[in-house]
Amino acid sequence: MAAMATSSLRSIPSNTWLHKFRPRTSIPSRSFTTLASLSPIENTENIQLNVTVPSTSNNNNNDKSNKSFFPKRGQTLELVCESLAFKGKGVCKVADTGFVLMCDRALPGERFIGRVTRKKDNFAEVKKLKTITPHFDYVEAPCEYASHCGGCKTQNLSYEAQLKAKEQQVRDLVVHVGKFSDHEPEFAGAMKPIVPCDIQFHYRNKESGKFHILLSVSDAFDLVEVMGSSRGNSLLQKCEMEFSFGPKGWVPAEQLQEKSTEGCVYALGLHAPGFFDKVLNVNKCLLQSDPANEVLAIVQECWRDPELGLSPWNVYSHSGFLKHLMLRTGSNVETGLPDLMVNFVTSSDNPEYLKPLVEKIATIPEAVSIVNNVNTSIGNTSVGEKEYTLYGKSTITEILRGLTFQISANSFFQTNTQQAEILYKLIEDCAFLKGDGSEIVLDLFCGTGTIGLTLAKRVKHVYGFEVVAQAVADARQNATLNCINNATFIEGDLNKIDSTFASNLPKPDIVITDPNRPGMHIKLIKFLLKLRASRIIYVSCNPATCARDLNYLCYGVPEQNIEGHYRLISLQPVDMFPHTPHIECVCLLELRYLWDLESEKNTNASYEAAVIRSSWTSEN
Ligand SMILES: C[S@@+](CC[C@H](N)C(=O)[O-])C[C@H]1O[C@@H](n2cnc3c(N)ncnc32)[C@H](O)[C@@H]1O
Repeated sequence: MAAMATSSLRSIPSNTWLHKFRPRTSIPSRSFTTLASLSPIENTENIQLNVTVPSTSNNNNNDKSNKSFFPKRGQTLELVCESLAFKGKGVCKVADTGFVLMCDRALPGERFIGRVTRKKDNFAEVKKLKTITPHFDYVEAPCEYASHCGGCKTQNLSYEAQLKAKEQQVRDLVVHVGKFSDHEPEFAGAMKPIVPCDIQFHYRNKESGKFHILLSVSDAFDLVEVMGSSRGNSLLQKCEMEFSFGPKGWVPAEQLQEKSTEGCVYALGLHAPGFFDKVLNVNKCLLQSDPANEVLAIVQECWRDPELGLSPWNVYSHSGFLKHLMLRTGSNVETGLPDLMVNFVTSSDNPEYLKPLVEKIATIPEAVSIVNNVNTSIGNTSVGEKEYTLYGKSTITEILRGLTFQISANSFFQTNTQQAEILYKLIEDCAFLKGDGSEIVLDLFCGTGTIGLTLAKRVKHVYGFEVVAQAVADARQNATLNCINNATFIEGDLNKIDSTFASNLPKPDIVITDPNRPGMHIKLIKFLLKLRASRIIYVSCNPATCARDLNYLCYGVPEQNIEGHYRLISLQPVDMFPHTPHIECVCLLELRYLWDLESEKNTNASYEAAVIRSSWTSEN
């Protein structure tokens, strides 16, 4: 793949949904009440004495004496959450002005007291201080970290309510970012109900944690999950949580009052959202497999032992040895039982320091691979420049749609294998293969080749593109492992393509594109619009960038005089990650030209057929 000068990826505004709620400053506010002073309150017990109660769409504040209400930074407010926005933040609105307040961990229907932490022109961010009355669909969270860890932000929301919220978020994004009209029957037909996840805990096959130094106790910031993210290297991103590193640990405010944190010097666990240096120590995660939790427990039990001489990475001083612990669960090909890979990411090349930990972990029968990635950079990347196999194999296997896949520590693999079966079935349905072995498939962002290989036996040839060299090597190995010889995997950066990209390949009939969160680079969009493959299947773990790219593919890029050529036939959200804000989508786009021909022949037959074949039914 030829390299071109890179231009940065286009970004979408972080608050694209906001125009729906843009404040109408000219309209005077009907009502709000200032109950007391606006000074920040540190003691949450005294909150009632100091709150402002703006009139929100859901409360009945009938005081008509006040002017338009726009909160100030530091102000303490009583609010009612209306809905969940993308990324899981609760949305509260001031009724008359439409001014939006976003609050992490506020759930629909919840009445709470929050403090304004950030104020922008048309919205403010609020930190929840105290719940007054819980939300409509409250359930007890089974996880002890649920109220602090940012990973499972919605454990307190019933699963049905989580699904409803996610479905609505996708619809809103496709309408507001993608500019599809929800009044058009065509769009209404394309939007599918979300596919639920039958297993709502222990579904993750990969978790990662961080080693952190807990230096001081900070004030109460919500947490974001570091587990599940292999990243640092954004090219590897999938639907895993983003995380950062820091030497500053974090203890929730309530625990600060309850118990002394003395002696809790180091932390291995979860990061505070937006803070790379605050970490919540975690001993168990309900999203990962039992063997993975056993490993976590073993590591937690002994890694602080001074005799081992292990130290956590300090992002400020760039010192310390242990950076990440990554746990990935696959399936044993013979028994189908869990196979576990344990990956220690360290800052220096001293694998012998890990020997005592390795000996203990190796006692767990499922731990079939223990590796050490050495990453000497000062950044947070978990991909090593060097990799050592400390015990067992260097890869684990996973079984997906009847094929066996070999996965190395640094290759992307679907995090929830059970749900990936369903996702891949949907992709296969959208591909609508003729089955005569005549079609060419282009598998962009192919990772270890999984999607392309599951289709390979029914097509003429699969061409996969992927930037991570190890993933490409795994993809080739996976083709061999499954006796597939009509798949070619090519290493290259799809953000840096030029006009020669893929020019030596036959024209594909079907393009599958499965980018990571930033979506597709404009160069790739332009390539696809020029290529005009009959069908594009867009698999996305970020509905916001997906909506943007769908807009380009369907309506073009007017500012660059580029026409769109596709029609959105179906958009199927899939819940791969219950309790987290993540949403996966499978979108089917058909070349408009083909559509029009079909329409002429048989009015809406093509459309209806496509909609039927791509929609999820329980028989699937
Ligand atoms: C969401 S994963 C999809 C992987 C694969 N399709 C699957 O289902 O297992 C995205 C993949 O894109 C790769 N990737 C990210 N940025 C890339 C780029 N600029 N060029 C090529 N591949 C990239 C990542 O390494 C990762 O394997």
